[in-house]
Amino acid sequence: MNIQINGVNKRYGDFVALEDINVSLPTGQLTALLGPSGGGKSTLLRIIAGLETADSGTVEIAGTDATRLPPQKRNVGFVFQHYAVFKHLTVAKNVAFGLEIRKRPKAEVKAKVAELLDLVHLSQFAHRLPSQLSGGQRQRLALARALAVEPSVLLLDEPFGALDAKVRKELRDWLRRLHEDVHVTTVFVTHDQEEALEVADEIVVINEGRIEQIGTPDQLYDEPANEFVMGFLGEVTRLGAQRLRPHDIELTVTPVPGTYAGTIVRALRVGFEVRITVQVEGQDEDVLVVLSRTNARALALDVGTRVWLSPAVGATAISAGEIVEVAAV
Ligand SMILES: Nc1ncnc2c1ncn2[C@@H]1O[C@H](COP(=O)(O)OP(=O)(O)OP(=O)(O)O)[C@@H](O)[C@H]1O
Repeated sequence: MNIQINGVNKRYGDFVALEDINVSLPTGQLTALLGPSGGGKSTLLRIIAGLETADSGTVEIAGTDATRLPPQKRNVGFVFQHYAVFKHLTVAKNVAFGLEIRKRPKAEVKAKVAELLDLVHLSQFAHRLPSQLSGGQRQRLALARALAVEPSVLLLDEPFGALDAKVRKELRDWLRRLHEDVHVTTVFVTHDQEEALEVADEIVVINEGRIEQIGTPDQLYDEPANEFVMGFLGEVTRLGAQRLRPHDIELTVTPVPGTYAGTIVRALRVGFEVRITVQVEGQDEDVLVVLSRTNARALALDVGTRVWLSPAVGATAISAGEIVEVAAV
């Protein structure tokens, strides 16, 4: 079911939480609302859910004006960070709950619960209590519960927020695969750019109550609309008058005319990449260059090595406050 948000504004007293928000989310799409804390992501999600009302503007779900509909009439399922599962009910009973209050036939409930537990890989824990599950398993339970009533829209507010990095990564992959299987229109809130880039079909970048950019992960990364989006979606370092991504800097160990000469002051290996800090002559701020390990090893880079830096041709850069593409000289 598609979601259409038109001209939504929301204030809390004098504070503008959302200003003129217009977004169109096609059926079956997995969308991330991404932005810094306090930017208005959760407020927008709550307005879509019907848990909050906009001061002006409209929300359409599946072509119907839902602006004044209560949450239970919107056919949306939601999962919030501090998920509420019933502590005294088993995993299976938690998933069955929404179906039982809708008075679905017993056999249907049983089949549906089995199918959902299989989907979220919790079948072997059906008879456990939520307190006997790990944090990641509880999140998957919360998702199974939300999916049980077959919502046309699934809304997730920082669904993996409270979990450690490894579990978050597993759940991300799992959410992506689940979405490929079930294809329910999904909107999730995150302040983690990596999570958004990895999972979403489309990202809506929200900052200070306004939309900065809407696009696919590639579009936002390769063609950021402005300095804010570029900085928020990845690291940015300064080389001369340009600011660009650390992996978009070419590094040589032999002098090249017209490039920036400097000395390596730090080299840090992080997984498959090497993060190199270079003190460039005539520039106060150090430059960060990211290379693959193979590359760094081939160049025999170490602290004290003399290097020459230049922006890679075709790289996205910020020059005099404008987003530009680095041209060949
Ligand atoms: N009920 C409320 N009353 C007053 N101010 C509110 C209320 N709810 C939210 N706000 C304010 O509106 C702004 C946007 O909040 P919101 O929760 O939408 O941000 P967010 O982008 O989701 O941030 P976070 O990632 O920290 O959850 C914040 O500055 C917040 O303090």
